[in-house]
Amino acid sequence: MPGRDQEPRSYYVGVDVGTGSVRAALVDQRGILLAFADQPINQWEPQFNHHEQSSEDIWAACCVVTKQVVQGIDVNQIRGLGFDATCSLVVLDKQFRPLPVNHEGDPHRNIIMWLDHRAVSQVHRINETKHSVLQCVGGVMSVEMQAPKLLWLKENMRETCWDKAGHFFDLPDFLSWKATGVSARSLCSLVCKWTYSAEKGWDDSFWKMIGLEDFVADNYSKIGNQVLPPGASLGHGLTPEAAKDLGLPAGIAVAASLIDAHAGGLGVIGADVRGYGLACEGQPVTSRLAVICGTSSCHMGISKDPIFVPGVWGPYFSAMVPGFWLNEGGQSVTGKLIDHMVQGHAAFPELQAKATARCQSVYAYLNSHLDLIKKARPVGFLTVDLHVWPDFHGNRSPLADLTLKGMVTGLKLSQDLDDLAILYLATVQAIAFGTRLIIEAMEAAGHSISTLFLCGGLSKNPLFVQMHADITGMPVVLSQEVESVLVGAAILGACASGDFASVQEAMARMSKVGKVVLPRLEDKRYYDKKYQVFLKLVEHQKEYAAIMKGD
Ligand SMILES: Nc1ncnc2c1ncn2[C@@H]1O[C@H](COP(=O)(O)OP(=O)(O)O)[C@@H](O)[C@H]1O
Ligand SMILES: O=C(CO)[C@H](O)[C@H](O)COP(=O)(O)O
Repeated sequence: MPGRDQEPRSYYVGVDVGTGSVRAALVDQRGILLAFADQPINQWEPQFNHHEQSSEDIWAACCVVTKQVVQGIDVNQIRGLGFDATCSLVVLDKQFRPLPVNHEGDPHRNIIMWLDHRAVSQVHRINETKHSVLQCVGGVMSVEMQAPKLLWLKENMRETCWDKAGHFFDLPDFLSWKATGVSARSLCSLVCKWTYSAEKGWDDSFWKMIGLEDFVADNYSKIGNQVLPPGASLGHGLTPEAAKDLGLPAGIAVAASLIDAHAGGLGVIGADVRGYGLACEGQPVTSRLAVICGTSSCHMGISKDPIFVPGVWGPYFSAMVPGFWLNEGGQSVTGKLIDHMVQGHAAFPELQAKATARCQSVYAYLNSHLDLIKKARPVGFLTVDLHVWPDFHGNRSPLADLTLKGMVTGLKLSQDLDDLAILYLATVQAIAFGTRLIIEAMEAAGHSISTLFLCGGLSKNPLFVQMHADITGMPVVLSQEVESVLVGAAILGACASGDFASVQEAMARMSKVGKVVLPRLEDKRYYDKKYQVFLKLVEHQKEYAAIMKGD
């Protein structure tokens, strides 16, 4: 009998649409990534807190990268296709053509991105209703969810957008519709971002109460009245038109999609950890927390029974791993914050020139620069008098306060490369302290987490990974495949093809441990003190706001 390695290869294509780029991978049935391609996508910020994209631009990028990863292989071995994407809102008219979401009327910009904060007044009013659906989003709805954005469109673009709109899609569902012509929505997007309940369906009273009774009247046809579990096979598979666009055979299985963070969760959380000496070995999968770190970071914890964590989204049933409840903590900007701090510093041009001369990324250069200046002490100790509060775009979890701002304390007159490197380090540490705060909130509510599984662009940064281990005191597992979000998307394609009986089976076969990073427990006292300062920062920020509000 041939060994596993001689098994005929089945291939799956995963497509991951992040905030900044679209990525595709060709993955085999063992979860090995055989080809990878990526392509940046356009983003518009026509005014502060308005962030828009184009669904046509994104689909075109999906086609470019997919064609690249299947070049030179026998496409008949491709068994399935899976998409994941950010939870952005796509608006189409009744003929499925893009509709502008801006007053300039630019039809290319038909997506209100997840990080768009235009609907502040709308979300405030939604939260004032105290409707029971809010219990399943941590008690407070985020401005980044779809209901406030829909209400904004109705209140601000009634004639040019709202009245003409025929279809509102979450981006992952738009992609599966483009590929198959099937407009069924994934349970993942509807439950996590649209207040749909896996058990009870839509709640008419919520939509009526917030002024969007229109959806109830037409039986939710514009936002989805056919719902499928992630990984379910859609319609008759890939349409001939989409097959031509993507360079794939018509009719291959296409899966109901996932939001990108959830695909990352599938890509990492089910790995076989035997032999690594981890606390989660032999323990239920609920002791693992997947942290997907890209433009934002998402903290995905699962449980057998629903757990209500104030300020943390969920509990959502079967929205990531079937049969499990999901809680999703998050930080709205992490990769974006690091980029912002580094690129905005006076020494950035010098950094760029030096990194280019060494053929390194600016982050690799900064990490080695920190190693040079740390002398005999651990690198993390360079920030003894520099502290950052990272909520430059509000706090998603666990404070659920979009009015919070970023803070830096300990600035000096110097603006040289040392100064930039230390500010970068303090920012990375602040993000890790934010993760610690989220974990503490989840544990206080009933989760029991022992091990972190990191993926996403920031997991390629060894300093970011080590700081997460040191500051949370937990081991961090990195996957064998760096692009684990794409493994998650391919798992969806594999499930849709019928090659695996369940998502759990596909996860166990296709996600694998690559490396374990242990916390430096000898530095714990230092980080505990910095954490105390971290908590004081937000306390003080609230005090400042109260002083300024007073007479
Ligand atoms: N090789 C790298 N080293 C360090 N940081 C990286 C690297 N690649 C990406 N990043 C960081 O990851 C972030 C983007 O992650 P990514 O997962 O690509 O984002 P998204 O899915 O939101 O498009 C960037 O903001 C950057 O800070
Ligand atoms: O809300 C989210 C997931 O529920 C994500 O933050 C959003 O989808 C953006 O992801 P990324 O930072 O990878 O671009």
